[in-house]
Amino acid sequence: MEQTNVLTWLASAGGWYDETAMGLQEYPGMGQGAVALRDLEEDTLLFSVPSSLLLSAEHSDLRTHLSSADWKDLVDAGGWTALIMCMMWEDAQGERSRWYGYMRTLPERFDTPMFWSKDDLRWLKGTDILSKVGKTSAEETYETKIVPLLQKYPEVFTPDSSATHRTIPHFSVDDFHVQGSRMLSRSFSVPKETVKPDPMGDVSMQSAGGDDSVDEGGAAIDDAESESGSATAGFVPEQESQDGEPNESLVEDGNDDDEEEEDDDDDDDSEADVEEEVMVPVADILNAAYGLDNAHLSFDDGRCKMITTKRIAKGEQIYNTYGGPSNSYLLRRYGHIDALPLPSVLLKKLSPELRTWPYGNIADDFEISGQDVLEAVVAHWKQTRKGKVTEQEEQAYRKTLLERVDRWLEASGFGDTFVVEYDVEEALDEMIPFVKLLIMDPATFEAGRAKQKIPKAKIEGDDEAKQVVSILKSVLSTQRQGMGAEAKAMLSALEQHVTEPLPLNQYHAYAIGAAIYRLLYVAEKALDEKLKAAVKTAQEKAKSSNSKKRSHTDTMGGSSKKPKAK
Ligand SMILES: C[S@@+](CC[C@H](N)C(=O)[O-])C[C@H]1O[C@@H](n2cnc3c(N)ncnc32)[C@H](O)[C@@H]1O
Repeated sequence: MEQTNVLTWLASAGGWYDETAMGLQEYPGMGQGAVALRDLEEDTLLFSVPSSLLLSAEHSDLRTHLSSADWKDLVDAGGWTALIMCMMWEDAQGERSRWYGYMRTLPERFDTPMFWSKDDLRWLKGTDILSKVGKTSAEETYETKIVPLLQKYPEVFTPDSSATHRTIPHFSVDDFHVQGSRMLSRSFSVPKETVKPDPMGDVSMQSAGGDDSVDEGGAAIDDAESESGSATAGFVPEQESQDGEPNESLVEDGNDDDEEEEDDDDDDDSEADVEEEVMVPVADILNAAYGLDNAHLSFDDGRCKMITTKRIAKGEQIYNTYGGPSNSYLLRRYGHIDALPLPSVLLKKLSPELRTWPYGNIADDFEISGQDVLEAVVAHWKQTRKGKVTEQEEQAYRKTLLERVDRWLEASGFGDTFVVEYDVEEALDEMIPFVKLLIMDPATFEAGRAKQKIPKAKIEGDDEAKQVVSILKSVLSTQRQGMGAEAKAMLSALEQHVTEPLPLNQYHAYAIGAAIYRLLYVAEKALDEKLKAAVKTAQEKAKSSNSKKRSHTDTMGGSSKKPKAK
């Protein structure tokens, strides 16, 4: 791929950058990144991108070449389909595109699982990544939304003769994946008003980079941030797979995208209504790593400004933040992971085996589906009946459970996917009441329904605690059994990775697998603690009620001895 310097392009296109402050450099394993060319104070403006250079569906001229009905269909196709289509079109415009100098610097290959071979995907067995890659649904979107437009407007979608900077054919399904991946790994979520103003408005260099605005910038930018409510300008973590759909909470089959989107549309305050996904040239050249961010993108006056948030010494890398997500999210969306030394307080909680490769990402997590919990409840129920259950009885029981899941979704304020993090309490606070609701006797369930209540997260009483903990531990154990390799194999391969590097995809998958084993361990320990505490409380309660009974009998002149049978 031909490399042009995106900074030079920015300056020539009406943006501004401080050429004394920031340069570009290759970083091993990261691609390009930004480097401080001199010691930088906090609050230094590094560059400024005018609104007109934000590449969004709103700003691209593609809309002017389609009928308004076709444009509306494209936008209504959901999420990011319109943006991806615009990116394909702008790329094919070659020199005629406003973003030519930017587009030609963007990557064509990615390390995200979307591009892994079938063999490599096997490394991810047991993680929740496989179900979220979204390749099939992206291809369906391509076939149903993109291909009809390509056929209807052949002239609009003929690449310009100057668009020779690409190896992948323009407008092909591979192009759709490439632009989708560019979007996933580099886009920003910005307040809609940022892209609404006339894109051909004031883009003069002075207005983009005037130093006057820099000194006051801090305050003005803070204001802009608090008004927008979300102008962190990080790569917004809520959005997911490449099929043009945000993947927020999981609905039963996990594929009901249309339904989810209709829900989004109905919600006036939804993020989709106030935020727009855009490409912010140059801002997307910054890498990120957990806790290392030292610069931040803000929106002020219709311009995006990258400003340092700390002092940065000459020669150091300038990092943005991607929001500090888990490795499984990073891999899915960006194709890399953070493997940093884990804090000793966490390592101490782990078994010696799980500490052998002491790296990872403290934001790591894994998901447990409500369906897995439900299956464990069914297995537990069968066990209590010693397996003597007819198919009909099982069906009837499952039906009852599904009604309870509905009740949970209505009344709990939680979803039916549970995210287990190192701070495991939050997940347990959701999973425990969920299990309690599923296993409670019908009368208690009906009474709770009448009072609009769901069970508390605390497990009380010996028997309840034992049942809940046993069910949840079996969920964890199923997760463990579903992993592609044993913890020991993963961790020793990771340990040796320094001297005998694993293939990159395997390394990424194993680091994520190791984190799942660690999270399972932490969750199991927490459940054991809860069980211990519940049993102890139950015993103490029983003791105190016995002694109350005894003292009552004593004061009534009775005896604690069993009366002799007459
Ligand atoms: C926003 S772009 C940053 C610019 C990119 N390095 C480039 O050369 O164009 C995000 C991509 O940079 C890479 N990247 C960012 N941070 C990284 C990190 N901490 N470790 C490895 N790769 C990283 C990943 O490939 C990611 O998809």
